[in-house]
Amino acid sequence: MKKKVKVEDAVGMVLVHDITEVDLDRNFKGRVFKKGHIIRPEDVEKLKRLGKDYIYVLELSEDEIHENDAAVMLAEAIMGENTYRDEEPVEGKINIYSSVFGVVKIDVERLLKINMIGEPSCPTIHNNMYVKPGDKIAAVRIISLVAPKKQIEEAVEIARGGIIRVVPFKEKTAGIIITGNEVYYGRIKDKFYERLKPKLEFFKCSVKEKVILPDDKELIKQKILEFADKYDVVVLTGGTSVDPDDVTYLAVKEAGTQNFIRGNPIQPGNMLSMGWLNGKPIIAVPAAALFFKATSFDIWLPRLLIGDVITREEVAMKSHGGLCHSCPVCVFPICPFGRP
Ligand SMILES: Nc1nc2c(c(=O)[nH]1)N[C@H]1C(S)=C(S)[C@@H](COP(=O)(O)OP(=O)(O)OC[C@H]3O[C@@H](n4cnc5c(N)ncnc54)[C@H](O)[C@@H]3O)O[C@H]1N2
Ligand code: MOO
Repeated sequence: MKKKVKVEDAVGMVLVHDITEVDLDRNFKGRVFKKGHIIRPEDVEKLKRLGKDYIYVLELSEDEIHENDAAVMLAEAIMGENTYRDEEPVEGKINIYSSVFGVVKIDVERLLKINMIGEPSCPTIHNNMYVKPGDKIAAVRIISLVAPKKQIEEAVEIARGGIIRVVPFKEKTAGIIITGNEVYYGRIKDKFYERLKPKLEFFKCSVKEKVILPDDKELIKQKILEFADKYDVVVLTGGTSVDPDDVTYLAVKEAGTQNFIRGNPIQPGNMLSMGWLNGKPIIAVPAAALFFKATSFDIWLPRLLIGDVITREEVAMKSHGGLCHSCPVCVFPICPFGRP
C-alpha cells in the first residue's frame, strides 16, 4: 500500500518511484534512488538535501515480501551443485551461472511447478546443454514489486535442494575404430579421425588409439571388447546403414552391449547406434558426421561423456526437434536442433 511518511520514519520501507537529483555544480541530472529501493539510515540525510521531508513508500504487511528479498530466497533454493549467482538483484532479477565446464541438469518438472505459482518467474537454458564457467544458465525474477509471501515460500519449498546443477566433464580416454573396406584397403584416405578427435578433445576426452578395420564383424567386435577394456569410451565409424557390408552396428550389438539402441530419430545422424559395456559408451557414428557440422553424435556426445545412459524413450523423444533446420550459417549448439 502507498503511504506518505516522514523520511526519518521511512527506514526499511520501499520507495514507490525513482528520485531524481539536479546539481548544476556537478552538471548532473539523474536518478539517485531507484523505485523499489529499500531506504537505509544513511539515505535519510541525502533525501532531505534533495528536498524530501516526506516521501511515498510501500508498507509491507506481514504476508508480503519485496521482489529483491524474494528473488534472493528463490535463487538460493533453486541453485544446485556448481552454480553461483549475482550477489545483488538488479531490477528485481538475479542471474545464476555455471562455475564449471559441464552439462546442465534441470529438474524440468519442478521448474514448471514453480513457474505455475504466479509471482516467481524462472527461465533457464535448455536441459542437457553444455556450458562453460561463467555461462548464464538461469534467472530468477518476481513479477510484482511486492509479492505474497506465501507464493514465494511455496516456490522455495518446491525448489528445496536445488533444481539446476552442472555435472562437470572429467578427463576421459577414447579409442576410435574406423571401419570400411574402402579405407582399410587404401582405396580412399580416412577422413573420420580428424573430424572426431577435436570433438572428443573439446570435452576433455583424449583419443589414445586409432585403428582401421575392414567390414568384418568378428574383427570389429574383438576390437570393441579390447578398447572397452582399455579406454572410457569407444567410437566407431561407418558401416551403420543398410548395405551388406554395414556390419559395424551389429558388432556393437554382438559385443554384448547393454541397452543397445539402433538408430535414432535425429537427422542428420539417423543411423547412429549405441550401447554400453560395463557403463562405458560404445558409439557407432554414421558417415553423415563426416559431412555435416552437427549430427546426432554432437547431441549425445556431451551426455555420454558425463556418464548419462540414454534410454530408448529419450531417444524417441528427440524426434520432436530432431530435424536439423539446415541453416545457411550453423550456430549449433545454440539452436533448436535436438532440444525439447
Ligand atoms: N537405402 C538406404 N541407404 C542409406 C540409408 C538408409 O537407411 N537406406 N541410410 C543413409 C544414412 S542416414 C547414412 S548416414 C549413410 C551412411 O551410412 P554408413 O555409416 O553406413 O556409412 P558407409 O556406408 O560406411 O559410407 C558412406 C560413405 O562415406 C564414406 N566414408 C565412410 N567412412 C569413411 C572414412 N573413414 N573416411 C572417408 N570416407 C568415409 C564412404 O566411402 C561412403 O562414400 O547411408 C545412407 N544410405
Ligand atoms: O545417419 Mo544419416 O544421413 O541420417 O546421418
